[in-house]
Amino acid sequence: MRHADAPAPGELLGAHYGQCFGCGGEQPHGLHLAARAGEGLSITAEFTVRPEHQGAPGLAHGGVLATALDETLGSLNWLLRTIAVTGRLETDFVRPVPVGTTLHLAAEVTAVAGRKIYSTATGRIGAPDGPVAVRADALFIEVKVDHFIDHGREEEIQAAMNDPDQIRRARAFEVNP
Ligand SMILES: CCCCCCCCCC(=O)SCCNC(=O)CCNC(=O)[C@H](O)C(C)(C)COP(=O)(O)OP(=O)(O)OC[C@H]1O[C@@H](n2cnc3c(N)ncnc32)[C@H](O)[C@@H]1OP(=O)(O)O
Repeated sequence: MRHADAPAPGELLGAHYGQCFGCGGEQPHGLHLAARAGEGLSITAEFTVRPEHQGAPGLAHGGVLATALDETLGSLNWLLRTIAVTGRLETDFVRPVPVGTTLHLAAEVTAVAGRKIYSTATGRIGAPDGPVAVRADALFIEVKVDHFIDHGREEEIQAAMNDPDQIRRARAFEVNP
């Protein structure tokens, strides 16, 4: 079920953590992916492939495209208000994606069973109804916030906890992979 406190349909979610490679504004080489809440348990997102995202000359690296899918699928956590991490991410690369392309992503939750959240996503070239370039099916596993405290590096955890911006500090730990 969509959580009662989930962001409204159409609302931009913003970065959950400034240093996130997927969405963080403070990561110069990151994807700067922008996700927006959709209806029900769905999310849309966009990211533009830049030269620093290349694998082959002029083409996006497959791992970068998988990151875009992972980030979009992870953003579904905001709608469930559940802390969850990627356990499994199965990706189909259907078309090459040239540098300069804006990838339009759409993701939705397909099932929830206990701690397991199943979801699916597509990435389309140039427009929300453009040709499909990538697809993914994912399994996210719900975890406690302790997951990040126990496994994260002290330096970054302390920096996030000491962030003078109260909203950023809360977002980094509220619903965060
Ligand atoms: C909202 C903010 C926006 C967020 C966007 C960011 C998106 C980016 C998200 C990420 O990339 S997160 C980073 C990448 N992922 C990780 O680092 C996770 C590393 N893995 C782990 O920490 C643990 O393996 C994990 C917490 C996922 C599971 O360990 P647990 O010991 O808590 O669970 P357990 O092994 O007991 O498994 C729980 C259930 O999940 C199932 N499961 C776990 N991993 C699985 C797997 N890989 N494949 C299939 N099933 C899996 C497992 O079989 C079991 O099913 P049952 O309940 O039916 O028995």
